[in-house]
Amino acid sequence: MWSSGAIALEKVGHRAPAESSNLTVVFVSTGLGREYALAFAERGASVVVNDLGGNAKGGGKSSAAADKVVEEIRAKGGKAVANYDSVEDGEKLIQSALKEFGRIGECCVIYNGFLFVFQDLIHRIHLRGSFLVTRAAWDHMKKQKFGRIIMTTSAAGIYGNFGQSNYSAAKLGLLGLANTLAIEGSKHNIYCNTIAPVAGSRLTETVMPPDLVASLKPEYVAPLVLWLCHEQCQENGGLFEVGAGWVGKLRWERSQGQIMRQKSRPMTPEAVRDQWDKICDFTDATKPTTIQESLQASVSVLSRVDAGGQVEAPPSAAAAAAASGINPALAVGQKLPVSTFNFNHTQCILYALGVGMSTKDPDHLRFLYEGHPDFSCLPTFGVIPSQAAMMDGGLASIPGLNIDFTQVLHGEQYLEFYRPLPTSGIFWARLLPKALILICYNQFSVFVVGAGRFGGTRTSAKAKAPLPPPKRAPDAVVTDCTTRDQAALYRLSGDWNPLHIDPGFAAMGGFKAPILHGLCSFGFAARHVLKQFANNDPSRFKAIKVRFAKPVMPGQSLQTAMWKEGSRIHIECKVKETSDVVLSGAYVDLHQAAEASPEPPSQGGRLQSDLVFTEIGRRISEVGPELVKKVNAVFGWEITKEGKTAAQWTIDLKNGAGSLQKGPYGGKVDVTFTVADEDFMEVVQGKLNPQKAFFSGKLKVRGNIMLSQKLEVILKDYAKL
Ligand SMILES: CCCCCCC[C@@H](O)CC(=O)SCCNC(=O)CCNC(=O)[C@H](O)C(C)(C)COP(=O)(O)OP(=O)(O)OC[C@H]1O[C@@H](n2cnc3c(N)ncnc32)[C@H](O)[C@@H]1OP(=O)(O)O
Repeated sequence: MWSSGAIALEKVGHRAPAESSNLTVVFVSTGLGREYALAFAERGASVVVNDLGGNAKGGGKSSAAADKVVEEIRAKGGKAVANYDSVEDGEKLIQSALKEFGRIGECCVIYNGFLFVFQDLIHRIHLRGSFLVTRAAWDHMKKQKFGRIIMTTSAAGIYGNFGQSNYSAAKLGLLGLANTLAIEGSKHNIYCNTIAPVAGSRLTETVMPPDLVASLKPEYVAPLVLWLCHEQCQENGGLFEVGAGWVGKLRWERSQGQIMRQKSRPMTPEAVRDQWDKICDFTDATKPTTIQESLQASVSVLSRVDAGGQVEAPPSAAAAAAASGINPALAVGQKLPVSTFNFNHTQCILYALGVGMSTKDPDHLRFLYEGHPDFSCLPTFGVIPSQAAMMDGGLASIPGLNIDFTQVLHGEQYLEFYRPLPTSGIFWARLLPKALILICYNQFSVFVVGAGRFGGTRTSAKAKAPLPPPKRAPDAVVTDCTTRDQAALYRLSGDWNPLHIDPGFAAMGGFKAPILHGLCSFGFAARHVLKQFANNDPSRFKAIKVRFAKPVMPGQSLQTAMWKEGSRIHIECKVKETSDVVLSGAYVDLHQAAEASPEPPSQGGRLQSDLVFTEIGRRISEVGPELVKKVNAVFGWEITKEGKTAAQWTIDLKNGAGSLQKGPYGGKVDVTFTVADEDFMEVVQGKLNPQKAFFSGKLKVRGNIMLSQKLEVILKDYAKL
């Protein structure tokens, strides 16, 4: 009779013996293997008891060990057969199971399937034997859509042990084999785990004192194996130490590490030596669990080094919080480091091209040509600085957040403006507090497909909800084509995620080809609304929300349906070729035309108050009379002693037009030129000829008259002058 110990596991799902058609192949020694064989047979499994009957040194061969266990099982009414083949003949082992218990597909594996437990056999064939037997069983498992594999490694393999080099190598090799089997098997419901047991057995009795061997009983290991083989157990790819009635799980840990290479400088051994403490510092260590997570660190280093930017390892959230004055306790609530984002008209134009703007459409020129009288930045460019903050070390630096980046999909996006975007400037981006939000506010939600199972609330009350469109025909529908290279172009705005360009990476994420950035389709839909309902006036844009419902492939056509409900424009965007809804629950909130531009942009753009020019004049007069003379000569200004320009400026804030009332040639002109600070100073100091500056593109002029008359100066960052 079986002991009542069997009941517990039956309760958690093992089938009762009469219903069971498990097939268990057990490589048996008199220790652990016997224990497994008895335990599984007790629960109705059909057991192949395999043992070459070798001794601890791998010598000898006898059928006695296997026969004894088979007898024991049969005496208690269980099903077992002995097998004496080497594991190198894995196929024979499977065949003996088939012969004894019938055709696997029909009688053995219909409900539960296979179970393999590898136990010590002969050291030199640990690895190969495990591989061969698994390979022989693999297709049967796949057919049955069920399989559980347990590899047995050893502390000697995990940690090393004096005098056991060959054994250690074979044993840790098993872990590598198990890790890959776990990945390959998972979609077929074949799970593979590894255990490192400490138990008294025929093999350990020669190296452990007898009383220790006696107390480390095999029955303290078998329950773990039974649970890992259970149909309800979802553990896959795990490594466990087990013994003396205790079970613990092991995992890899990786230090934050240190980047020692800079774009223009080679990496040297001296740099490695000097940073050794940082390399080995496990503060805020991460715990990568997949090869993608491992690779992601290198990919992010490459982009950071190539960008010529920061070469330190990303600061931990806590460190960054401390450095930025945020209470480190809040960092536990996943505050991101502060990040700065510098941009000018180049980024604005690149972004506009990335979201499908084209010179084919005359309306688009104001977003594509910095010399256009109404040159503006598309409002949805507002996502770029905060996305850069998230991508560039932001997400990766959150302690304890391990993400497989092949599985990251953008879920939703909300963007709200506090003032219109300038066409150049510096953004400081970080998560809340709200008081810091001066220009715009972004809310991202990201899906990590297949991560799940961490419980907790499914959403946050702070998340802006998607809103369904009204149930009536749309007021407008715009169809627009993305190009085959849309993602290749869009990524230049800063989302370097390989998912959008690298076929191999996309395949790891389960896609047939690289997919379009969610924020690219978002940009398409937003500008459809901008044109249709806001006359392409970016200052009318108040907020936008979208949910990314399905991926878009570059080259597909987007069809944006729009419903106007007061100042809210509901949007639904479909892929024309498939009719799949790709943006759902989306809407744009617009300012009424009259309430647009509540205040002018503080820097850049074309709205500059005459204060700016007075300030420039003051600074120039501070430098000295020589400079004043040169400026007056070059620009036709008359800088007074007080630093005021004699030219009279009027600025029409409402229409955004600056005009010179009285210039050296008199009369009213309406021109703009833009020049970077340093180039401006070169011009006024006579070092740079304005004509040359003009033709080299350093000085950009709007208008069509002589340079000396063009005197609305827009400085990139006049505060620095
Ligand atoms: C880090 C910086 C910024 C982040 C940028 C990220 C980096 C970028 O480079 C990555 C990208 O741009 S990826 C491209 C854009 N995104 C996509 O293509 C995703 C498209 N969406 C999908 O495939 C599915 O909706 C999918 C797979 C997301 C979900 O589909 P299903 O699993 O089938 O879900 P379903 O059964 O329909 O619903 C389950 C619950 O989830 C809610 N839900 C569905 N889609 C959602 C979405 N997009 N966002 C938020 N919630 C969503 C459903 O409402 C449902 O919830 P509940 O059960 O509570 O009702």
